[in-house]
Amino acid sequence: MTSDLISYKYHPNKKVQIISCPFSGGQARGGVELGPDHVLEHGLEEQLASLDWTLSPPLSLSFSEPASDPDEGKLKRPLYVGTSTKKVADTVASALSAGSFPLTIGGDHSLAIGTVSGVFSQHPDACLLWIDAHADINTPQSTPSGNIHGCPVSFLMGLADPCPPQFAWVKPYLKANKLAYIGLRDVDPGEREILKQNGIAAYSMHHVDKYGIGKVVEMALERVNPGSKSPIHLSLDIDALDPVHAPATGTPVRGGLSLREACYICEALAETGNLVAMDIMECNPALGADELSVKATIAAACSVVRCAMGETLL
Ligand SMILES: NC(=[NH2+])NCCC[C@H](N)C(=O)O
Ligand SMILES: [Mn+2]
Ligand SMILES: [Mn+2]
Repeated sequence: MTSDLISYKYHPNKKVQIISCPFSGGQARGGVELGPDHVLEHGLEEQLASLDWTLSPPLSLSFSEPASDPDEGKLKRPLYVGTSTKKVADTVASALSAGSFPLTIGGDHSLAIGTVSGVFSQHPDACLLWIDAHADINTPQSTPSGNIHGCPVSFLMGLADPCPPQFAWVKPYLKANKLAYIGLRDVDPGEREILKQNGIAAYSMHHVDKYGIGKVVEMALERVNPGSKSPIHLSLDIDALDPVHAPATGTPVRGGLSLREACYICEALAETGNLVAMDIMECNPALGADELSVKATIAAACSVVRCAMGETLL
């Protein structure tokens, strides 16, 4: 492992704050709250240290489910998700203001309501790369499932109208021209409409096949970060990877990114020098068919994180 070639413009001292978020309230499947411990047990801290990052002890947030949390329209567990993601937002913001790179380990992807809010509160000019099989941009009206992990992007953009009261604290920092997706292959009808109407840069697996991953990352960055001026927040849902590489996740979708394509995305973003924060979400160790599939998923998660944090092949 080397890290000589990559420098981090916003984190020249290479301090990283791992933020463990054992949270599963944004969806129905138990086990995703075990993700952070599995990732840490796989040796992620040592791996980052060997890439010359200085680590503070990981912060492990605790989340407690309220006794009463009635649905808000179709949305399930709105209060639990709203208060938990607020806590994440505050933690990510203070890590950044203390000069550390926030690396948030989920937990389900509703947590990104917190991570993105925290990052944009410190870097309002940031752009967001969302690597996922899903667009996670359903509104409270369009959600087919009521699971808030399918909605975070709409809250971050202020598309939820009216905004559910549990998310009144979320500022609509995220503008359509600062968001790009890579890896999409399971987008709900309402989400397609939203992507189209807002002119959001969305690269599906079709585009990855057509242009190759190198060109896709280049096009995505050109759309959201022309001139390479903005800090970049990378939010990576492990289900972006093909289930062959990451089977232990709640909503797997066939036909995904190869491990190398996912690693390439992270390497290319690292190479820009503009990364300010990363999320790695949706590893669910309770869902692998066997221990090997869980191991493969966790190993894949650690691999993509290392690539974003400066690991290079040569
Ligand atoms: N973060 C995720 N894995 N999201 C899956 C979302 C699935 C579906 N689009 C929904 O809104 O329910
Ligand atoms: Mn997903
Ligand atoms: Mn997701």
